[in-house]
Amino acid sequence: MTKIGIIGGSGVYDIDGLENRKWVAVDTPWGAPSDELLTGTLNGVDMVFLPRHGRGHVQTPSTVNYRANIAALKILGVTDVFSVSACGSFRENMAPGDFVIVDQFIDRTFAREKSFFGPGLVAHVSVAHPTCERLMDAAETAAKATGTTVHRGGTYLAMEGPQFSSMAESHMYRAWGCDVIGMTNMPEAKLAREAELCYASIAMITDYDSWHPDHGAVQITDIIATLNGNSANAKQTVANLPAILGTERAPCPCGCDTALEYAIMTAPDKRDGTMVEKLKVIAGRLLG
Ligand SMILES: CSC[C@H]1O[C@H](OP(=O)(O)O)[C@H](O)[C@@H]1O
Ligand SMILES: Nc1ncnc2[nH]cnc12
Repeated sequence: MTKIGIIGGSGVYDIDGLENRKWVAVDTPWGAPSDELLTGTLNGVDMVFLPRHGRGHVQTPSTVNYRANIAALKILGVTDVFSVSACGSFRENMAPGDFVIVDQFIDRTFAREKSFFGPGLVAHVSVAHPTCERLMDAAETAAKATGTTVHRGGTYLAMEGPQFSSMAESHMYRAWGCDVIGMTNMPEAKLAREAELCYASIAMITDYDSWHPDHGAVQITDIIATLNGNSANAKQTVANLPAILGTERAPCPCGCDTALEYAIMTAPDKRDGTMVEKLKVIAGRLLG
């Protein structure tokens, strides 16, 4: 059965239309997630919403407990995760107000825990294709139905922040072929893959970062103004997802939900018992 998880980014701290709404606290072996999680149903499909920065925007991009957030979604039985994020644009034709269905990432973050695995239980999953085609299809359809301009595919540069890029960095990321920039989708997407959760990212463009000769350097006031103007489209996009995905769920065609099948390297007799117990939360399918 489908259970949709929504990770709401800057400006998205709640979702509309849920029936049987209930905020629930979830503890994980990696600590507390950013906030309680909002559970309910929409169009008969179970949904779970988590505000990435917490209600009231308390967590910075570096202090978000990404492992706890993904583990909490897994614990609640989520199958498919959509991130909704604010981002800057490196492309003239990707304008503020547009949505980008991200399909690739360059991870320049450096102060975050990036894996559930570690000494005593080592695993290597592929993130060559870090986002799920089925969820990208759904996100594209859901976003287009709001009338927003939607770009299918784009490379997201994940920076550490919290400061925005210098102009030199902005030009460098453009030269690297990046399309958008944000501070949060990594390691979130990597961890979703380790947890065998399908993941897609709906990036709402709020600014041209700091490269554009006709636009001043990105300012938080401009971002907030654009976010406020687009939060209705973001919420409507989310509300469109359940009807598109439906309640019945076939195995992921691209294999996100079997990502760990051959990924665990540590020999069974060399595994650390404490690690194995912790990892059962996300890899119980393989660890028993
Ligand atoms: C509010 S501007 C910078 C902030 O917004 C984005 O957050 P999120 O991805 O959670 O929407 C960006 O990554 C920064 O964290
Ligand atoms: N220009 C930008 N850089 C990093 N994160 C952002 N979030 C929104 N706009 C951004």
